[in-house]
Parts: sequence; C-alpha cells; structure tokens
Amino acid sequence: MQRTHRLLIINPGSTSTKIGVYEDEKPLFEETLRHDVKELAPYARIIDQYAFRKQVILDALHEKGINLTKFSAIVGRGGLLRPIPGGTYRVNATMLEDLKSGRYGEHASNLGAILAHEIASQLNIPAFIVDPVVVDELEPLARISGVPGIERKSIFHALNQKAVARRIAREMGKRYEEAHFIVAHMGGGISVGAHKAGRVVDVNNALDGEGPFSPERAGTVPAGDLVRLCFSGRHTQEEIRRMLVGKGGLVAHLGTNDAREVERRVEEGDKRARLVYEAMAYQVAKAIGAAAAVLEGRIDAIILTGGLAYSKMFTDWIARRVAWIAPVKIYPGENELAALAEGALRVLRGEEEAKEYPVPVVREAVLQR
Ligand SMILES: Nc1ncnc2c1ncn2[C@@H]1O[C@H](COP(=O)(O)OP(=O)(O)OP(=O)(O)O)[C@@H](O)[C@H]1O
Ligand SMILES: CCCC(=O)O
Repeated sequence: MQRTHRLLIINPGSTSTKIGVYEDEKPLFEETLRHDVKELAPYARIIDQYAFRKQVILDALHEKGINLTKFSAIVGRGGLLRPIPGGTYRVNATMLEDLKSGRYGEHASNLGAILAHEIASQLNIPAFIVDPVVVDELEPLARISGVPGIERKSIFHALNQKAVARRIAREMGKRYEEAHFIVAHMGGGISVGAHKAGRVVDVNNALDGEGPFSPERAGTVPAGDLVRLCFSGRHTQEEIRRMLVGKGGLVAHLGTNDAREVERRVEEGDKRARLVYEAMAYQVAKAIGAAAAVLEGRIDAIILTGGLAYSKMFTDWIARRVAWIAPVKIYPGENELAALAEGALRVLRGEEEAKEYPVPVVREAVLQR
C-alpha cells in the first residue's frame, strides 16, 4: 500500500504568507497569515523578513496543534532564480545563495525556499520548490527579439499554468507530456503560454513588460513612445517602472485593480470602463491567437485560469474570439498550495525525480545554426 505523506506548504506573497498542511492531495487546513504593513516596515529587503515570517508560521501551526515531526517534506513557492526547466527542485545551497543575494530580482516568493529550508533542516526532512516563475522552456526561435542583446525571457505563472494543464490533461485522458494547450493565467498579471508536449515553448514575460495589459501591469506598449517618455525628463526610472508594473493596466485607466469593481461600473453603463475592460480581453484573445500559430494549430484545449476566469463577462469576450481554435476550458482561481503539494508528491512517490538546482536551459540550437 502507498505510504501517506504529510506536507507543509508555504506560499509567501507581498503582504501575506499562505500556508497549508496536506495529507497527500487532501488539505487538512489552509490559512492566509496576513502581515500588517507596519510589521514588515522594519525590514529593508524582502529577504530580511524570513525570521519574522518563520515565527508567524510556527505560531500558526502551534495554535492548530500540528505536530511538526509528522511531516515528510516542506514545500515552498519558488522565486526569482536563474532560468531553469520546469519541475520539482530540492532546495540546495546554490539556490539559497541566489535567493538571499537577490541577484535575479526581489519578489516575495523568494522567501518560499528559504522558509521551507529553515523548517525542514530542523526536522531532517527534504525541502522542495515547484515550477518557480523563472521556468524557461522557450524554443530557440521564441528567444529572438529584433534587437541583438535584448533577448525575450520566460517569466510567468508557471506553477498554476502547469498544474492546471496537468489537471485538464488528466480529465481528457491524456498525459500532459503528450498534450498541446494554450493556457492564459489572468490575475494581477497575465501570462499566455503555449504548452507543447509538457514544455512551455513560448510565453510572454508577465513581470517585465510583455503581453496583454492586466489589472496592474501595462503589458506590451508601443516601444517608440515608451523610449520618448523615458527620455522626456518628466519621470524617474522608478516612476516609469511603476507605470509598467503595479500602476499600469486597469489601475492606470480606471483607478482600480479590482475587476469586480470594473464590472459593476460596466453594468451601470460606464462606457469607458467597458472599452478598457473589453480591450484587456481582446489583448488576451490576440495572445491566444499568437500561441495557436506557435503550436501550428494542433491544440487540445485553450485553458482560462486565474482570478479573472471567475468572470463570465470577461471569459465570454475571450471565448467569442478564440473558440474556433480549440475547445475553451475555464478553470478559475490559482490553487497554488495544491499545485505545490502535487509537485512534491510526484517526487516522494517516485513518479518524477527531484531536480538539482541549477539545471541549465537548453539553447544550443541557436548557436549551432
Ligand atoms: N469573481 C470575480 N469576477 C471578476 N474578477 C474577479 C473575480 N474574482 C477575482 N477577480 C479578479 O481577479 C484579479 C486577481 O486575480 P488573482 O487573485 O489570480 O491575482 P493575484 O494572485 O493577486 O496575482 P497573480 O495571479 O498575477 O499572481 C483581480 O482583478 C480580481 O478583481
Ligand atoms: C509573473 C509571475 C508572478 C507574478 O505575477 O508576480
């Protein structure tokens, strides 16, 4: 009989840490531990928050009467690391060093591996991360931009995209490694990935200025105008960065990042809100069309996921434009804790081998031509 695995899952966000205790695929409890801005204020860098967040997690587990010695592994959300192929990675010294130095960027998810390691090493059990945002499975063709020296990068909602694609593949009686999907994750940021036989061979860089605009991000903007804005002397670099990430998209046009609020305005007849909201759906549909070309029209399903997939208005606008390409499947939310648990279970059950960070990304094909 298969052994039962108890897992502690840790998913740090900018103002909260979501934790879950899972027994195999079953959540025993899930909780969002919110951190007041004042509590986080003393820490200059995200990485400095780890001792504080660790204590908050241990206190929450203690309060629930959870016995730490029963865990088989601790799983953290992976952060900004060097580009790596998708999969489940054992937390190791190189990974911790890259995250602590912040050399690939600062993101709250950088704390996931550090917290998992801190707790796991005291219990003598393994710590893992699964499909971090830097998963890079781009085909050589997808990397080329029109400016040598500026390469396209893969930074996206890899964890949710891959977990949802695996689930839909199972429902369709296929293996993820055999199926072709287009997955649009539509949350605070939006990423649209072309999944070809288990690899995301093209996707927009959702964190740094590519793809559809989103509730908080500008996505792709006309490059010439952006350059002129940068050199106009009217804005600092940080101000422009905030226009692209955090204060772009719906926030810039409509003053809110909450799509539910936008829908309320649309329903009350606000024409501006309708134009902008539908334009966001239009841009997602266009990105899906582009991904269909990448997959040469061989597509098992188009999957819409993330918070915006709860919206019938928004998903209907997209489906109207793309349903001719392949069946559209809607899988709202992001279920990241479950996705992290599933990634660790694949390794603990021997269905997949844990990868050792860093695994180099294959890119030779470009150089050999
Ligand atoms: N029922 C709903 N109808 C319409 N929009 C919704 C609904 N529920 C959530 N949203 C919208 O989804 C967006 C947030 O999605 P989500 O929670 O996936 O984002 P996030 O986790 O903050 O960011 P990311 O997914 O980029 O990591 C918000 O604009 C929110 O208003
Ligand atoms: C781009 C992936 C993660 C995020 O939206 O912050």
